[in-house]
Amino acid sequence: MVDELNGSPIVADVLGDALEPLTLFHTKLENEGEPRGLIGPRDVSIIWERHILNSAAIVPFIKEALGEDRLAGRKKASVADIGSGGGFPGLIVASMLPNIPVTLIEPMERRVEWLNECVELMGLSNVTVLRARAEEVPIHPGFDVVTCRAVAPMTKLSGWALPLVRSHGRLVALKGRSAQAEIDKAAKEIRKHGGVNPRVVEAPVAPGLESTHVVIVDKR
Ligand SMILES: C[S@@+](CC[C@H](N)C(=O)[O-])C[C@H]1O[C@@H](n2cnc3c(N)ncnc32)[C@H](O)[C@@H]1O
Repeated sequence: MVDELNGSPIVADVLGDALEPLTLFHTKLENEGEPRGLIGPRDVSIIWERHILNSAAIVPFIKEALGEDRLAGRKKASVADIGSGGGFPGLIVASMLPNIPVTLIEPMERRVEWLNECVELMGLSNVTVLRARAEEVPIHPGFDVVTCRAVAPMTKLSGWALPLVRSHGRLVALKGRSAQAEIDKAAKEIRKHGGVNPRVVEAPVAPGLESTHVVIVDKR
């Protein structure tokens, strides 16, 4: 099956300079993703939209959270992606922000192997792959931004992700339609782990494609 967005100018527009490494990633995912249990059989023809562009929608929110000085390298910056799995959104974030160190936190050995293969293939020099559960990762000094997609509901995620965010940093999570209900349900856990002002923001994916939702939580 061929991806309907192969060669599309929409993809090139959204990804900019990251198109080249992400095309290598796309091809690897197309060939190996299903047999290696990283994507479902019906996903093979929608890898660009469902996985890569969907992940890219989180990048403007990461940039906003990092701010000018960190993006320009005048201040040290760090991003972590929890439960990266096949590389979403972590590998897309790392490709689109090549000057920002990105740590991918993933406990499953098979997926860690996959992530390391992808990092090498894509020539990314800003990525560290850490085989660990998020709740086992040493907390200090904390990351400026922690991202995740499809890892756990906010009630659980708050306790895994917020401790890893430095004071005044931000959790940015790609979520489905249930985003508002999830943060309402997790109000107590979010507060307990130092989260403030949880909110849902609509995140455009690309012109003509359905937008997605991002949950943002600031750290006290
Ligand atoms: C449904 S997959 C999602 C993968 C990827 N984020 C995506 O959106 O395609 C959930 C991932 O979270 C990982 N995971 C589960 N528990 C975790 C934990 N406590 N800390 C970090 N990752 C975890 C799993 O191994 C798996 O790779």
